[in-house]
Parts: sequence; C-alpha cells; structure tokens
Amino acid sequence: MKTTQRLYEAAHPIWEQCHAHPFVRGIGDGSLDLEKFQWFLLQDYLYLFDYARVFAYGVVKARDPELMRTFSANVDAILGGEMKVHRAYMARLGITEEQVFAVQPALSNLSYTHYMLSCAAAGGPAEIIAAILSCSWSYAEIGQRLAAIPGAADHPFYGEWIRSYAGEDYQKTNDALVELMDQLAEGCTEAEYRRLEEIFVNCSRYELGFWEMAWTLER
Ligand SMILES: Cc1ncc(C[n+]2csc(CCO)c2C)c(N)n1
Repeated sequence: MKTTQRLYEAAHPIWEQCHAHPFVRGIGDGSLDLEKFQWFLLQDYLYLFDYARVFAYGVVKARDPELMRTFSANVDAILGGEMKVHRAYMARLGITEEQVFAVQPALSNLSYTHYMLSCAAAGGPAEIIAAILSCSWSYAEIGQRLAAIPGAADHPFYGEWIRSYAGEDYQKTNDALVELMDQLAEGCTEAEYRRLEEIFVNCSRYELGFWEMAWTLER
C-alpha cells in the first residue's frame, strides 16, 4: 500500500469530522455567519505566513536541488497565490492587512503552526511534507465535496472560496504534494513511517480544531 494511502486511512475518521463540521457545512449551504467566516479569514491569513515558513524549512533542509526548488516554489505560491483568495475576501469585507496583523492568533491557531514548525525544525523533508500535507489534502477534499453540492460553487459569497479549492490548479498542486510524500517516504522503515503518520494525524486533529476555533469565535 502507498504511504499516502496509509496516511489517508489513519486520518480518515478525523477528516470525516471536518466534513461534518457546522462551519464547513455552513460554507456548503451558504448559511455560515459572516462574523464566523471573517474570524476564520483573519486567523487563516496569519496561519498562512507560518505555513509558508514550514516550507521554507524545506528549502534549508533539502539536500537535492530539485527538491529545494519545489519547496521554494511552494513558499512563493503561498505568499502570492494562496493569499489572493484571502485578500479578495478581505477587500470584500473591508479588512486591511494592518487590521489582520493587529489580531492575536487564537491558541488553536498558534499551537497548530508551532507544532508544524517544531516538526520541520526537528525533522527532514519527509517530516515537513507530512506536516504540510493534511492541510493541503484535506482542503482539496473539502473543496471537491462542497463543489459537488448543487449550487454551492455559485453562491454569491462562499462560491469563490469553494471554486478556488475545488479548481483544477489547486487540485494539481495538492496532487504534486501527495506524490512528493510517497517519493520521500520510499524505503523508510516502519518506525520512520510511524513518525510520519503521527505528524499527519496530529495535523489533521489541528485542522479540525481550526474549524472549531472559527465556529466558536475563539479569541
Ligand atoms: C487552517 C488551514 N488549513 C489549510 C489551508 C489550506 N491551504 C493553506 S496553504 C495552501 C496551499 C497548498 O499548499 C492551502 C490549500 C488553509 N488555508 N488553512
């Protein structure tokens, strides 16, 4: 069985809780409170800077120049591309970047990003991709599932969010990370695999916590 298939199965029950979470369902049926989405957006914007830093650790730790380029391209894509959707929503909601940086990260957010950063600092490229993958992959699946709900992708407010994660570009970016995880885990021992699974499952737990943080407006 592929490494990523094992990882997927290990995290599956937590991912199902993400799909069933009222925040995610609310994006799908358009009923989500704007206040909750706005809080999510502010927290997520802060999250993305640390997420980019996790990839930056990959640039430092990679021995192979091609892998270095991959990590570097991801840093660039997050700081440029991923943040475009956020900035577009911030413009619609009248939020400036200065206002975002004045916000304190919720502990669920801070704990999540610091966990990823500590895994990246202690580990190598495989641990870094394991830490990054549940974020990328779970959003790819959430985007696809939400886009399959009739009318959801055409919602005047939440449609753009759904289309960006369900879109081909984003799905391809995620597929490349899934493939990279399998490459980097090739030939690893069972003990090394267990460490990757521990990281992947913990990050999935943090993903669930992030939805809950936004839903409860955790300060
Ligand atoms: C809490 C949280 N988890 C996942 C993502 C999704 N995400 C973050 S960066 C990126 C680009 C691919 O590496 C994607 C899809 C998010 N925005 N916020």
